[in-house]
Amino acid sequence: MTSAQSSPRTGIVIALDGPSGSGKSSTSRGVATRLGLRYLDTGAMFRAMTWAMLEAGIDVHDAAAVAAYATTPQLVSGTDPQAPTIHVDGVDVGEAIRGEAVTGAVSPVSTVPEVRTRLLELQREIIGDGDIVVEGRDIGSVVAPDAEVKLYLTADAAARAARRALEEGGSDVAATEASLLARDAIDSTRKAAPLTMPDGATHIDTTAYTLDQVIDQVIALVQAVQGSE
Ligand SMILES: Nc1ncnc2c1ncn2[C@@H]1O[C@H](COP(=O)(O)OP(=O)(O)OP(=O)(O)O)[C@@H](O)[C@H]1O
Ligand SMILES: Nc1ccn([C@H]2C[C@H](O)[C@@H](COP(=O)(O)O)O2)c(=O)n1
Repeated sequence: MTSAQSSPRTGIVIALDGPSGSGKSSTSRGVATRLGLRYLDTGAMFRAMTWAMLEAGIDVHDAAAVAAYATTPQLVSGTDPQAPTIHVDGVDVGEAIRGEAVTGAVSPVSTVPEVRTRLLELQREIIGDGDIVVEGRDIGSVVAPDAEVKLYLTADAAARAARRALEEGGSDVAATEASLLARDAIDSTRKAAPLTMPDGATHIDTTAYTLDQVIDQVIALVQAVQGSE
Protein backbone atom coordinates (compact mmCIF):
# COMPACT_ATOMS: atom_id res chain seq x y z
CA MET A 1 0.00 0.00 0.00
CA THR A 2 1.37 3.46 -0.90
CA SER A 3 1.36 6.40 1.49
CA ALA A 4 -1.30 8.02 -0.72
CA GLN A 5 -3.62 5.19 0.26
CA SER A 6 -2.94 5.04 3.98
CA SER A 7 -5.50 7.69 4.99
CA PRO A 8 -9.08 7.97 3.72
CA ARG A 9 -9.49 9.92 0.48
CA THR A 10 -11.48 13.12 0.55
CA GLY A 11 -12.61 13.09 -3.09
CA ILE A 12 -14.43 10.70 -5.39
CA VAL A 13 -12.70 8.20 -7.70
CA ILE A 14 -14.56 7.07 -10.82
CA ALA A 15 -12.97 4.02 -12.46
CA LEU A 16 -13.64 3.17 -16.12
CA ASP A 17 -12.35 -0.05 -17.64
CA GLY A 18 -13.02 -1.84 -20.89
CA PRO A 19 -11.51 -3.20 -24.08
CA SER A 20 -9.70 -1.13 -26.72
CA GLY A 21 -11.79 1.53 -28.40
CA SER A 22 -14.88 1.01 -26.22
CA GLY A 23 -15.07 4.75 -25.51
CA LYS A 24 -13.23 4.95 -22.18
CA SER A 25 -11.18 8.09 -22.95
CA SER A 26 -13.97 10.11 -24.56
CA THR A 27 -16.46 9.16 -21.86
CA SER A 28 -14.00 9.78 -19.01
CA ARG A 29 -12.99 13.17 -20.36
CA GLY A 30 -16.64 14.19 -20.84
CA VAL A 31 -17.60 13.06 -17.33
CA ALA A 32 -14.56 14.72 -15.73
CA THR A 33 -15.19 17.99 -17.59
CA ARG A 34 -18.86 18.12 -16.63
CA LEU A 35 -18.19 17.25 -12.97
CA GLY A 36 -15.06 19.42 -12.61
CA LEU A 37 -12.83 16.43 -11.86
CA ARG A 38 -9.30 15.51 -12.94
CA TYR A 39 -8.72 12.81 -15.56
CA LEU A 40 -6.05 10.11 -15.83
CA ASP A 41 -5.49 8.02 -18.98
CA THR A 42 -3.47 5.04 -17.72
CA GLY A 43 -3.27 3.61 -21.26
CA ALA A 44 -1.25 6.71 -22.17
CA MET A 45 1.18 5.81 -19.37
CA PHE A 46 1.69 2.28 -20.76
CA ARG A 47 2.09 3.79 -24.22
CA ALA A 48 4.63 6.34 -22.92
CA MET A 49 6.61 3.55 -21.22
CA THR A 50 6.55 1.65 -24.54
CA TRP A 51 7.72 4.74 -26.42
CA ALA A 52 10.65 5.04 -24.01
CA MET A 53 11.54 1.36 -24.52
CA LEU A 54 11.51 1.74 -28.30
CA GLU A 55 13.59 4.95 -28.10
CA ALA A 56 16.15 3.07 -25.96
CA GLY A 57 16.34 0.22 -28.47
CA ILE A 58 14.85 -2.35 -26.07
CA ASP A 59 13.38 -5.49 -27.67
CA VAL A 60 9.80 -5.28 -26.36
CA HIS A 61 9.45 -9.07 -26.63
CA ASP A 62 12.42 -9.57 -24.28
CA ALA A 63 10.62 -9.48 -20.91
CA ALA A 64 13.87 -9.39 -18.91
CA ALA A 65 15.14 -6.37 -20.86
CA VAL A 66 11.80 -4.59 -20.50
CA ALA A 67 11.76 -5.33 -16.76
CA ALA A 68 15.31 -4.03 -16.32
CA TYR A 69 14.44 -0.71 -18.02
CA ALA A 70 11.05 -0.23 -16.33
CA THR A 71 12.26 2.14 -13.61
CA THR A 72 14.37 4.35 -15.89
CA PRO A 73 11.94 6.65 -17.78
CA GLN A 74 10.47 9.58 -15.85
CA LEU A 75 6.79 9.91 -16.73
CA VAL A 76 4.64 12.96 -16.02
CA SER A 77 0.88 12.90 -16.69
CA GLY A 78 -1.18 16.12 -16.90
CA THR A 79 -4.74 15.56 -15.64
CA ASP A 80 -6.77 18.39 -17.22
CA PRO A 81 -9.59 16.50 -19.00
CA GLN A 82 -9.75 19.16 -21.71
CA ALA A 83 -6.00 19.03 -22.40
CA PRO A 84 -4.43 15.85 -21.00
CA THR A 85 -0.65 15.64 -21.47
CA ILE A 86 2.09 13.04 -21.12
CA HIS A 87 5.85 13.63 -20.99
CA VAL A 88 8.75 11.19 -20.86
CA ASP A 89 12.00 12.66 -19.53
CA GLY A 90 10.68 16.12 -20.40
CA VAL A 91 9.67 15.18 -23.97
CA ASP A 92 6.02 15.71 -24.96
CA VAL A 93 5.04 12.30 -26.37
CA GLY A 94 1.29 12.96 -26.66
CA GLU A 95 1.27 12.43 -30.41
CA ALA A 96 4.05 9.86 -30.73
CA ILE A 97 2.33 7.38 -28.40
CA ARG A 98 -0.65 7.13 -30.77
CA GLY A 99 1.50 5.99 -33.73
CA GLU A 100 1.64 2.47 -35.17
CA ALA A 101 5.02 1.63 -33.62
CA VAL A 102 3.80 2.17 -30.07
CA THR A 103 0.34 0.68 -30.70
CA GLY A 104 1.97 -2.48 -32.04
CA ALA A 105 4.36 -2.82 -29.09
CA VAL A 106 2.31 -1.71 -26.09
CA SER A 107 0.61 -5.02 -25.28
CA PRO A 108 3.80 -7.06 -24.70
CA VAL A 109 5.27 -4.23 -22.60
CA SER A 110 2.07 -4.13 -20.52
CA THR A 111 2.36 -7.83 -19.64
CA VAL A 112 5.66 -7.33 -17.78
CA PRO A 113 5.04 -7.23 -13.98
CA GLU A 114 7.87 -4.73 -13.31
CA VAL A 115 6.24 -2.27 -15.72
CA ARG A 116 2.88 -2.68 -14.03
CA THR A 117 4.38 -2.25 -10.54
CA ARG A 118 6.14 0.96 -11.56
CA LEU A 119 3.05 2.43 -13.22
CA LEU A 120 0.74 1.32 -10.41
CA GLU A 121 2.83 3.37 -7.98
CA LEU A 122 2.65 6.44 -10.23
CA GLN A 123 -1.09 5.97 -10.82
CA ARG A 124 -1.84 5.79 -7.10
CA GLU A 125 0.30 8.87 -6.46
CA ILE A 126 -1.70 10.81 -9.05
CA ILE A 127 -5.05 9.54 -7.73
CA GLY A 128 -3.99 10.82 -4.31
CA ASP A 129 -6.98 12.36 -2.59
CA GLY A 130 -9.32 11.61 -5.48
CA ASP A 131 -11.66 13.94 -7.39
CA ILE A 132 -10.58 12.10 -10.50
CA VAL A 133 -11.84 9.90 -13.34
CA VAL A 134 -9.33 7.15 -14.12
CA GLU A 135 -9.53 4.88 -17.17
CA GLY A 136 -7.71 1.76 -18.26
CA ARG A 137 -7.92 -2.02 -18.03
CA ASP A 138 -7.38 -2.75 -14.31
CA ILE A 139 -8.56 0.40 -12.54
CA GLY A 140 -11.59 -1.02 -10.72
CA SER A 141 -9.87 -4.36 -10.10
CA VAL A 142 -6.28 -3.43 -9.10
CA VAL A 143 -5.43 0.30 -9.17
CA ALA A 144 -8.46 1.61 -7.23
CA PRO A 145 -10.62 -1.33 -6.14
CA ASP A 146 -12.19 1.00 -3.54
CA ALA A 147 -13.39 3.49 -6.21
CA GLU A 148 -16.79 4.94 -5.37
CA VAL A 149 -18.06 4.35 -8.93
CA LYS A 150 -16.87 1.59 -11.27
CA LEU A 151 -17.87 1.30 -14.92
CA TYR A 152 -17.11 -1.36 -17.50
CA LEU A 153 -17.62 -0.09 -21.05
CA THR A 154 -17.92 -2.37 -24.06
CA ALA A 155 -19.07 -2.04 -27.67
CA ASP A 156 -19.26 -4.51 -30.54
CA ALA A 157 -15.89 -4.96 -32.26
CA ALA A 158 -17.32 -3.74 -35.57
CA ALA A 159 -18.65 -0.55 -33.95
CA ARG A 160 -15.34 0.06 -32.17
CA ALA A 161 -13.40 -0.38 -35.40
CA ALA A 162 -15.77 1.88 -37.36
CA ARG A 163 -15.51 4.62 -34.70
CA ARG A 164 -11.71 4.39 -34.61
CA ALA A 165 -11.42 4.39 -38.41
CA LEU A 166 -13.66 7.47 -38.55
CA GLU A 167 -11.46 9.20 -35.98
CA GLU A 168 -8.34 8.32 -37.97
CA GLY A 169 -9.79 9.71 -41.21
CA GLY A 170 -11.06 6.60 -42.97
CA SER A 171 -8.33 4.06 -42.20
CA ASP A 172 -8.96 0.39 -43.12
CA VAL A 173 -11.85 -0.75 -40.85
CA ALA A 174 -11.02 -4.47 -41.15
CA ALA A 175 -7.36 -3.89 -40.23
CA THR A 176 -8.41 -1.62 -37.35
CA GLU A 177 -10.79 -4.31 -36.04
CA ALA A 178 -8.05 -6.96 -36.26
CA SER A 179 -5.65 -4.70 -34.33
CA LEU A 180 -8.26 -3.98 -31.61
CA LEU A 181 -9.09 -7.67 -31.22
CA ALA A 182 -5.40 -8.65 -31.06
CA ARG A 183 -4.82 -6.17 -28.22
CA ASP A 184 -8.01 -7.34 -26.44
CA ALA A 185 -6.78 -10.94 -26.59
CA ILE A 186 -3.40 -10.11 -25.03
CA ASP A 187 -4.92 -7.72 -22.47
CA SER A 188 -7.55 -10.28 -21.35
CA THR A 189 -5.30 -13.33 -21.11
CA ARG A 190 -2.10 -11.93 -19.57
CA LYS A 191 -1.25 -13.15 -16.07
CA ALA A 192 -0.66 -9.71 -14.53
CA ALA A 193 -3.83 -7.64 -13.99
CA PRO A 194 -5.81 -8.95 -16.99
CA LEU A 195 -8.68 -6.96 -18.45
CA THR A 196 -11.78 -8.09 -16.59
CA MET A 197 -15.06 -6.62 -15.43
CA PRO A 198 -14.30 -5.57 -11.83
CA ASP A 199 -16.46 -6.65 -8.90
CA GLY A 200 -19.14 -4.05 -8.32
CA ALA A 201 -18.84 -2.47 -11.78
CA THR A 202 -21.80 -1.33 -13.85
CA HIS A 203 -21.61 -2.61 -17.42
CA ILE A 204 -22.60 -0.24 -20.23
CA ASP A 205 -22.63 -1.62 -23.78
CA THR A 206 -22.17 1.63 -25.71
CA THR A 207 -22.82 0.17 -29.19
CA ALA A 208 -26.26 1.70 -29.51
CA TYR A 209 -25.58 4.96 -27.66
CA THR A 210 -24.05 8.27 -28.68
CA LEU A 211 -21.13 9.58 -26.64
CA ASP A 212 -23.37 12.16 -24.95
CA GLN A 213 -25.87 9.46 -23.99
CA VAL A 214 -23.10 7.39 -22.38
CA ILE A 215 -21.76 10.43 -20.49
CA ASP A 216 -25.31 11.16 -19.25
CA GLN A 217 -25.66 7.56 -18.01
CA VAL A 218 -22.36 7.71 -16.11
CA ILE A 219 -23.22 11.07 -14.52
CA ALA A 220 -26.64 9.73 -13.46
CA LEU A 221 -24.88 6.81 -11.81
CA VAL A 222 -22.41 9.09 -10.00
CA GLN A 223 -25.26 11.28 -8.77
CA ALA A 224 -27.16 8.20 -7.56
CA VAL A 225 -24.10 7.00 -5.62
CA GLN A 226 -23.47 10.46 -4.13
CA GLY A 227 -27.15 10.80 -3.22
CA SER A 228 -27.09 7.51 -1.37
CA GLU A 229 -24.05 8.46 0.76
N1 LIG B 1 -20.76 6.20 -27.58
C1 LIG B 1 -20.03 6.52 -28.65
N2 LIG B 1 -20.62 6.64 -29.85
C2 LIG B 1 -19.90 6.92 -30.95
N3 LIG B 1 -18.55 7.09 -30.97
C3 LIG B 1 -17.92 6.98 -29.80
C4 LIG B 1 -18.61 6.69 -28.58
N4 LIG B 1 -17.70 6.61 -27.58
C5 LIG B 1 -16.50 6.86 -28.14
N5 LIG B 1 -16.64 7.10 -29.46
C6 LIG B 1 -15.55 7.33 -30.42
O1 LIG B 1 -14.87 6.08 -30.54
C7 LIG B 1 -13.47 6.30 -30.68
C8 LIG B 1 -12.73 5.52 -29.59
O2 LIG B 1 -13.08 6.09 -28.34
P1 LIG B 1 -12.04 6.24 -27.18
O3 LIG B 1 -10.70 6.69 -27.68
O4 LIG B 1 -12.69 7.07 -26.14
O5 LIG B 1 -11.94 4.72 -26.72
P2 LIG B 1 -10.95 4.06 -25.68
O6 LIG B 1 -11.72 2.96 -25.04
O7 LIG B 1 -10.38 5.08 -24.77
O8 LIG B 1 -9.82 3.51 -26.64
P3 LIG B 1 -8.35 2.96 -26.28
O9 LIG B 1 -8.57 1.79 -25.40
O10 LIG B 1 -7.78 2.56 -27.59
O11 LIG B 1 -7.62 4.09 -25.63
C9 LIG B 1 -13.27 7.81 -30.63
O12 LIG B 1 -13.23 8.29 -31.95
C10 LIG B 1 -14.53 8.33 -29.94
O13 LIG B 1 -14.86 9.64 -30.33
N1 LIG C 1 -4.63 0.19 -16.96
C1 LIG C 1 -4.11 -0.19 -18.16
C2 LIG C 1 -4.18 0.63 -19.26
C3 LIG C 1 -3.63 0.20 -20.45
N2 LIG C 1 -3.04 -0.99 -20.51
C4 LIG C 1 -2.38 -1.44 -21.73
C5 LIG C 1 -3.21 -2.34 -22.57
C6 LIG C 1 -3.53 -1.56 -23.81
O1 LIG C 1 -3.49 -2.38 -24.96
C7 LIG C 1 -2.44 -0.50 -23.85
C8 LIG C 1 -2.86 0.83 -24.42
O2 LIG C 1 -4.02 1.29 -23.76
P1 LIG C 1 -5.07 2.25 -24.53
O3 LIG C 1 -4.36 3.51 -24.87
O4 LIG C 1 -5.50 1.50 -25.75
O5 LIG C 1 -6.17 2.45 -23.53
O6 LIG C 1 -2.02 -0.33 -22.51
C9 LIG C 1 -2.99 -1.79 -19.41
O7 LIG C 1 -2.43 -2.91 -19.48
N3 LIG C 1 -3.52 -1.38 -18.26
